[in-house]
Amino acid sequence: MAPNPKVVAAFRAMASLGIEEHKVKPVLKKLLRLYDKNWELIEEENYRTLIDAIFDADENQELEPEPDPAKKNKKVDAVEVDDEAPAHEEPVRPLKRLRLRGQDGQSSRLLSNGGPISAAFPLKSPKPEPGTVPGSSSRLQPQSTSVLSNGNAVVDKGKKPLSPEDTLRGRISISDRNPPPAVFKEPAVEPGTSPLSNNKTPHPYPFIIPKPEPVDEGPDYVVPISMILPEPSSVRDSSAKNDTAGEQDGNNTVASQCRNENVEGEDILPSSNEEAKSNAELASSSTGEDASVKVIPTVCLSKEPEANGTLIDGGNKDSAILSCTANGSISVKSSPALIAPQAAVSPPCPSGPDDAVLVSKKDVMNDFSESDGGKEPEEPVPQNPCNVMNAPKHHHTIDDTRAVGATNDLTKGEEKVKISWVNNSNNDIPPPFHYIPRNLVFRDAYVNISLSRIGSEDCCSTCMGNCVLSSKPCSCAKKTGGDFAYTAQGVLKEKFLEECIAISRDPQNYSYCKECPLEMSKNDGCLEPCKGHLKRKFIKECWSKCGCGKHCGNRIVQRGISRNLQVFLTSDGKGWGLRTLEDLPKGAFVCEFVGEILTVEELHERNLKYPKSGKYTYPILLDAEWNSGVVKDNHALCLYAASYGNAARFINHRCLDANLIEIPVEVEGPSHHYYHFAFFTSRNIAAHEELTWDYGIDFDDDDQPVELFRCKCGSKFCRNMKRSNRAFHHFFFETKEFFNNLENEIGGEKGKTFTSK
Ligand SMILES: C[S@@+](CC[C@H](N)C(=O)[O-])C[C@H]1O[C@@H](n2cnc3c(N)ncnc32)[C@H](O)[C@@H]1O
Repeated sequence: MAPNPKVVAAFRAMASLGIEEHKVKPVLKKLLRLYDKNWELIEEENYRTLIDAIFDADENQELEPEPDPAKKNKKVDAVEVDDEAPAHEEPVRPLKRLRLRGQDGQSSRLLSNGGPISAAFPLKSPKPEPGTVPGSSSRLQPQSTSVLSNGNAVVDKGKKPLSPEDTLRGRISISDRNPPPAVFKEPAVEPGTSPLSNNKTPHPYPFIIPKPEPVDEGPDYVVPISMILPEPSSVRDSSAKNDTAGEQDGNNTVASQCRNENVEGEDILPSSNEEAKSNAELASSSTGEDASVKVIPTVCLSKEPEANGTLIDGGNKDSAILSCTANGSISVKSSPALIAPQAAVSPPCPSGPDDAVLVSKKDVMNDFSESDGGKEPEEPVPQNPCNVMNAPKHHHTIDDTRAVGATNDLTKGEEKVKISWVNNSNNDIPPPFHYIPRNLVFRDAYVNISLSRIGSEDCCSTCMGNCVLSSKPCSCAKKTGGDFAYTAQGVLKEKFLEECIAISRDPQNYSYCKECPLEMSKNDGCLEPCKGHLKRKFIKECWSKCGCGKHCGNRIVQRGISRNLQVFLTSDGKGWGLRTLEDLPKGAFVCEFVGEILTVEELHERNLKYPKSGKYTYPILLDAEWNSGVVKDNHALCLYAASYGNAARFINHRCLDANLIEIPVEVEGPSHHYYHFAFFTSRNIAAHEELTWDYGIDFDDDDQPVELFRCKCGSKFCRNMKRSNRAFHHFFFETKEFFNNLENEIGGEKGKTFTSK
């Protein structure tokens, strides 16, 4: 029989790319079957799909063990995920994160079009049967995703929730789960590098290189208000004297400099009387109210200073006006440049509506303005500050270089330590964003932090000195079972840390709502079951109403970053990352995830209004106590670091065996409605190691809250890799019948080969 000319042409095309026939043949067979012999799909874009599939197969061959002959001829009907690596071979971490769904109900990649945040909780998966692993059964997964007993995720593209029976039987069609290769959005390739890290061949995925994103001209930019006043500047100033200049990294062009001696091993931190006076006390003393920090809801920034207020400094462009409105909110009106959040850090309005407080913008800007010769950031805040890989590149000018290089500290003095950045690969600079050392409250996310709300049972008012050194743990240790979570050396106790790690991996610790309130504001208005909320172990730190000093060893997270960290451009294509420049012991506090505190509704609105913001930044839902009844309303809070954030926004994802773990920490009060999301090391980390945490992403789920990236974490537990493996299995273990059919398609004569000319 004469060879099929289409097959010959395909072989020739592949040969011209240096791909050998024996590699093409099996893949082509699968594709023909998959596409129902629709050659058009295969020939499209110069056989891109075929190339794609060959590379996938290649990749998988490297990873896959020899197929089990027993399985080889196994009939694959609309089925299975059972031929993957058994769950017991790998630990499975349940996936659980705040997820958004695309506004239009399509792919989450379209969150860029404004994914409703409430749809952020597309909670469709029923509670797994006891004993099953909620692996990817996260409420964060927009599609219906269930998990089989082997821990594998099953995604239902339709609206109908999977029944537990369906889930357990794995009755999900492959074609649903693994449709023909879709366009995979990959970030632009770094100059001089191959898109495939270890392969010089063309990347199999058709790249969609994003256009430079236009800066959204929102009419108003709403600036969050700080919920805690900043530390007295004396702290920074004095510690700044401790700067240790010099290179921290042999090849670094920029070094991190500590302003403060490292506190490891100390149970007493430098403190002063001024410091001991808490922020809350400072706030209250200015108002005569009870000792409370009242978070005042709204701060509106108008681009038109003259519109609603008077610029009382006579037009100095470095000034902004904070006007108090009748409802106690603060309206910030500024010169055209954006005011950083600290503008909102102001004493409560002394004399009622329309009083204005002049704030020097110079005092409050913490972005690049200080260092760039007065150049002000574009307004509004860059919408895509998180990921330089996908974001338009910041090819900087000489001015930019000077600006960033001169500063040498991404925190702009907001932390006790400097955090430098370094790029040894190209000329890119870190994305601009507003560095904030503490969470900021946005509009409705009212966080009433009041000392009067802390009962005596929730604090240790009779303590003195350092609680951790006391023979009898104080009442603040109740939350952690009567024992402090921290050692006297200021790291997590091994037992506590191990428990936290185990909890995050145990499906039994997830609670599932049949009708999750977070579903209510979804576009379709459906109340749907959620993907699960992880009940976590909290740490309760001593605070202002406690009798101990600010140096008490049960005050770690509230002191902020003390480690020597650096933002760097990763060499493995993950964009910028965060690393440590010093050895870190297991259980060390690194930083907390800092951002704007938003209600989920606000996040929803934000995404509708500024669709590109947060495209690459995962919002963190504060739901650690979800099932305790504390958070069950539409005002559940989340942290959002797209525009305002700290160093944590640079921490990249690593599947399962990340070296950081997140732990909820209660500082300002007993409310679990709001808490701090703190990162601790889960093992010893050597200097210069990248810091990573598991975002909990389900890479099987295309409907993500942010741009789904192709994971390059390098972990042997990589979930993105597993996806490829599954595709491989589905691809190659097909029916004998099918092979026979294809034998005809490609010529049939055993041993006959086609050669390219
Ligand atoms: C929170 S940001 C982390 C900082 C980011 N790399 C940057 O350059 O700003 C999350 C984004 O980083 C990238 N990223 C994080 N972890 C990654 C991984 N394991 N593999 C590939 N990209 C990753 C993705 O683009 C993701 O959307």
